[in-house]
Amino acid sequence: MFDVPKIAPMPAARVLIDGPSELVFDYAIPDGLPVQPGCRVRVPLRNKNATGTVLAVASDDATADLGFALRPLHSLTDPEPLITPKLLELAHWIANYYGASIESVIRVLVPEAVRTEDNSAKTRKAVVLESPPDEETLAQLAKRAPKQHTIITLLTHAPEHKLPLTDLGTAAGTSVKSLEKKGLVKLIDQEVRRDPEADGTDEILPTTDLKLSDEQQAALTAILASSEVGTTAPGRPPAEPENGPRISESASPTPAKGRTPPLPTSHAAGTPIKSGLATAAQRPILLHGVTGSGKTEVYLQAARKVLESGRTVLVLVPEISLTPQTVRRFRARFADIQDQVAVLHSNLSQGERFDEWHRIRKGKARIVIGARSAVFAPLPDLGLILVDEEHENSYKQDQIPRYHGRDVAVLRGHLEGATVVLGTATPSLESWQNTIDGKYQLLRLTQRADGQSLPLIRVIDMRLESKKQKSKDTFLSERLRSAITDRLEKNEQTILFLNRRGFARSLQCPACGHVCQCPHCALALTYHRTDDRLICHICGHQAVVPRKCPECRDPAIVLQGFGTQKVEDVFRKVFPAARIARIDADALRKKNALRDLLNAFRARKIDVLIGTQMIAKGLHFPNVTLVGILNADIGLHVPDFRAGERVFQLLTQVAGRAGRGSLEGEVIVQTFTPHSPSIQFARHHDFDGFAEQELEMRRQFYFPPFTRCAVLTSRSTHERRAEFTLETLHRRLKEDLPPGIELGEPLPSPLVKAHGQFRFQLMLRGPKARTLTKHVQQVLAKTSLPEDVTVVFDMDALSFT
Ligand SMILES: Nc1ncnc2c1ncn2[C@@H]1O[C@H](COP(=O)(O)OP(=O)(O)OP(=O)(O)O)[C@@H](O)[C@H]1O
Ligand SMILES: [Zn+2]
Repeated sequence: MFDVPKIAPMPAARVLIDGPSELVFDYAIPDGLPVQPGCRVRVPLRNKNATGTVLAVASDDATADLGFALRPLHSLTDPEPLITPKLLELAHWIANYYGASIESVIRVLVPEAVRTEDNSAKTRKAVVLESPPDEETLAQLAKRAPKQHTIITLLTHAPEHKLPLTDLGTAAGTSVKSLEKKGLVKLIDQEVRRDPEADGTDEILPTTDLKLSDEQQAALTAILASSEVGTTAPGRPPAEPENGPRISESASPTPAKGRTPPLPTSHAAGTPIKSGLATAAQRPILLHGVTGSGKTEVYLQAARKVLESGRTVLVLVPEISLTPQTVRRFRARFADIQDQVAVLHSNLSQGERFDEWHRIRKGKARIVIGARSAVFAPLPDLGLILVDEEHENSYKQDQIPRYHGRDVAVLRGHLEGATVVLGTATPSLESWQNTIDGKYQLLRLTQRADGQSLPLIRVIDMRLESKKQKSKDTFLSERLRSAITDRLEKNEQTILFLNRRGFARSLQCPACGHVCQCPHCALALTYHRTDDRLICHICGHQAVVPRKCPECRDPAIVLQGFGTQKVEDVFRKVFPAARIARIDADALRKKNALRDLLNAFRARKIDVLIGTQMIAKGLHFPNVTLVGILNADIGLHVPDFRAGERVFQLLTQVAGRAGRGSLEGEVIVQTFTPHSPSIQFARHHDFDGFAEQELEMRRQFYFPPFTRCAVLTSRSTHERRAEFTLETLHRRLKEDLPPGIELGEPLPSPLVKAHGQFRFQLMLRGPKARTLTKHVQQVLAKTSLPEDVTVVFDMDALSFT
């Protein structure tokens, strides 16, 4: 036995070092320094200094038997923890649940702008024109240093001949230096108030509370009753959402990597979460309100009440740029406290982000509106979290950490004692099943707020239409054509919706609508051009491509698909006098293009708006009386068990854009499969009916919400290596597979090659997310991957491409 040297015990901190390499080290805490989990610290690292975040703190006796002395950390960069204990606990939970490193989670939790010390300066570099150069110098610059010439030109036209350095582009630094040497410009530190909204948002007229309908009032009362509980009974038993995050196990910090020995840590947040039955008032709330039922009005009034009670409010929207109207309505309603409203969006500069973040943390901004990552906004005294359009896929982050914003919101609400309201006209089946199981409380708005009825939905059978028009790729039925003509005559507006989900193609017969499906999985088979085969992306079942339709023997069985551009061209020919505009990703490259287009549409300068998924969201145009859905089928036959759910959601949401004013709305749905349940239930505005039959299918085929589902993907520019890696992982996952887990076969992804990389994937299913994640993490930890292969694990995957 060795003699362990005696060392005076000292409290220690486990520190995650800033930077790309995820280093975690333990440091001793110097006497009296108030270091807590979540604090930012300066530490010695080899011969240098570094900054980092304290993940956990251990008491003196924890270091007593280490056998060596830890280096002490230097100092605190901030007197208070930047991350509250609750948020740190949330971070650990996310890391464990989604199988991500704690560093990757901290990175989204505390944005880079906040971690970088430079941004803390309330000044920023600005460039001023010192002496305007003479003609000759200018001409020389133009020839020899075009960049410098541009800068001079910009400054000449700028107010006070001054511009922030950042406005000159990222590479401007050296050019400015040369100009400074020549004595032409000067760099100064400029005091600035960075107001992210300062640039050109339209004027917003303040609004006041509307008188609520009985249903709205009942919903508001229930929400407020729930948040009341939050304020008076902090120690209440927690809710336990499932099929969202399961929060019965306490989050434990991930072990430190590298040379650090295990260190017993006091748990970040103190109290471990225990499971317990929730009472009605504490459960997350699902607000199911039909389109136009006035959910937003309920959010607004609930938010006001919670703010008045002294607590803060977080509003999550699927995507800021696609939900401009929701944001506008919040701004308008809270116009009196405009300086307490923070809108977080991806266009914020680093400096703006830094300012907003600290405004929020200090309690100056008390209502925060933002997309997914705003779920981490450091609001103190959080009272209410509103998740608008909770069914939207964009809440799932498609990069590490692959968290779901809605599920994290539910967990955060639980940790902070805040009421969580998930609002939607088309609940995700996960949330819906939670209301059936009594885990979420269900509130309903069944009527449109303006007293209008839901629009009439007509389904057009395109099989008959293509016979009538003797064309295989027709996408304008006679019915839709005459309806549009009618609207043009009456000076009413039309939205045409093109469903373009899924590049993966299914085989569909234009004569009978038959779609080739997997006999084992109830999913459309995907056509693989490379080997001319149909493949099931769940079980691997393969079939030859039929030369005739297996159903009706028609040889015309074809691959479907057409784009918005082509549709626009055709419509311009058919309706030469109409003012037509197109909204899709291509058309929106330019900054503010979406806003300008929507404004023009609102001002009735556009008759027909053609678009993709984008126009399905939250838009409200009173003069739109016709909505056409050109190809309701396409999303239906992608290799994804949620395909039917997505189509139902899309049809319902798109249809919801019609007839929102005093005029009645009509919806025309063109489809090759008019009898598919998604289309029929959407047509009858029957969410309950849809959910019932869809849940039955999910139960039968063992899909979420009755199981957890994860996808493991390997990618490489080298096809064989990607495939081989996944096969190896598959083999290892199969060895001592925990009971209850179903391991799918390794297969080429539906999107076989993307960004030059070949992709292979396998699906895992099981009753518990944690068990799944842990098993995969363990296998990954002991498998050394080839350098040119990337492996991605996606828990609760929403995308199977
Ligand atoms: N109590 C009310 N009295 C009168 N009008 C109302 C009331 N509540 C809402 N409205 C109006 O009804 C319209 C639809 O409401 P809102 O947009 O809030 O519905 P929503 O449920 O959020 O719709 P969607 O989910 O389709 O976006 C809006 O113009 C809103 O101003
Ligand atoms: Zn199958």
